[in-house]
Amino acid sequence: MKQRVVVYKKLPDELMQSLREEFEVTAFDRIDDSNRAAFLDAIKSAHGILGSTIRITNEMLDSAPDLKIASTVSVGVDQFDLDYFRRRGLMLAHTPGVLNEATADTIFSLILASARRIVELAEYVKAGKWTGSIGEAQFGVNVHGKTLGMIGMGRIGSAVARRAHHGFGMRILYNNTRPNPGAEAELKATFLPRDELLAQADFVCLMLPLTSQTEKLIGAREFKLMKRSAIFINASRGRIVDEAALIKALQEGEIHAAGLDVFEQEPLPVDSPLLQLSNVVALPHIGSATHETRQAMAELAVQNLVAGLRGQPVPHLAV
Ligand SMILES: NC(=O)C1=CN([C@@H]2O[C@H](COP(=O)(O)OP(=O)(O)OC[C@H]3O[C@@H](n4cnc5c(N)ncnc54)[C@H](O)[C@@H]3O)[C@@H](O)[C@H]2O)C=CC1
Ligand SMILES: O=C(O)C(=O)CO
Repeated sequence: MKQRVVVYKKLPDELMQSLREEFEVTAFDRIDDSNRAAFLDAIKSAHGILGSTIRITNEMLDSAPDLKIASTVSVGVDQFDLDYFRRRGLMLAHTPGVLNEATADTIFSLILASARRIVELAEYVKAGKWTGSIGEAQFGVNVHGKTLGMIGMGRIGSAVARRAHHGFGMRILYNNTRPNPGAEAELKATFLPRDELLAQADFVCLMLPLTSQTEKLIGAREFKLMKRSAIFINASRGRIVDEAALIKALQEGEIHAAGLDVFEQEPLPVDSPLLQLSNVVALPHIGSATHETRQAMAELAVQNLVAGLRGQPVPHLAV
């Protein structure tokens, strides 16, 4: 009898086809109110599940006695309770590495867009307000030669710092769970305690996972430590930041601007004060969202799932 798989994200046709050849597949392009009950029902008999975005609760997993592996189409695994997986001996696979460069490109777009006010000034042109040569009121600030403070110097943080060092002649400061000798050698990056990094950086950029230790790591106290000219960039997870404190820091001029790809609540509510601030660039969680990278992530997630269900070594296990 074929093992049963539940896919809860739209996958490229050829990957769905290959899964259907080997497994009995129940597929949902996305989960919403119209199909949530059917999804919860399908999970109950699944041996493997594959998807992204939605939170997979322990209650859902409890209902699936045959489950062996969950394969997420993301590098982040904060939508799962990792301790539950360990306790139950379940495998949790993810997609590190293949999205480093696309995500670092997004982060650099946020750095440039925030510093040079790209979104605000593009809207100014479209609104027909460009009626004479621009003046100081529209000037931005330099990126090249400035100091980048990376909090989280792992796979993606290093890819961001490489762009900053080699492409923009930036000085790199970083804080990480442990020193990163590769970044120190290649990028002349300097490890600093978090508070010192916050005080010295022109651009403070978060690139670390959301865990119980990193939730609300950056709040009112940390924004006060930053320079008033600092630009804050977050494309890791919204809940690493106290969003109310970020809004206050921006409104009160404690920091200069922010570039954000992630938010406490996603999609960002339309009445969020962040959307009223001209010094905020807000993106809809597009870090890895290129055709090539999403294809590579989907392929890796399928490889992980198939290996797990065949009893072979899984290329990328988070647990
Ligand atoms: N916006 C988006 O679309 C994307 C967001 N992400 C997010 O980025 C995160 C990082 O991804 P990778 O670079 O692949 O992970 P990684 O594991 O290679 O790097 C994370 C780094 O954060 C450091 N870290 C952990 N806790 C820390 C703390 N309290 N203080 C300082 N450093 C700490 C670790 O030492 C590690 O070097 C993911 O977990 C995910 O949440 C990843 C891809 C795309
Ligand atoms: O991979 C992740 O963790 C994302 O946030 C989206 O690519």
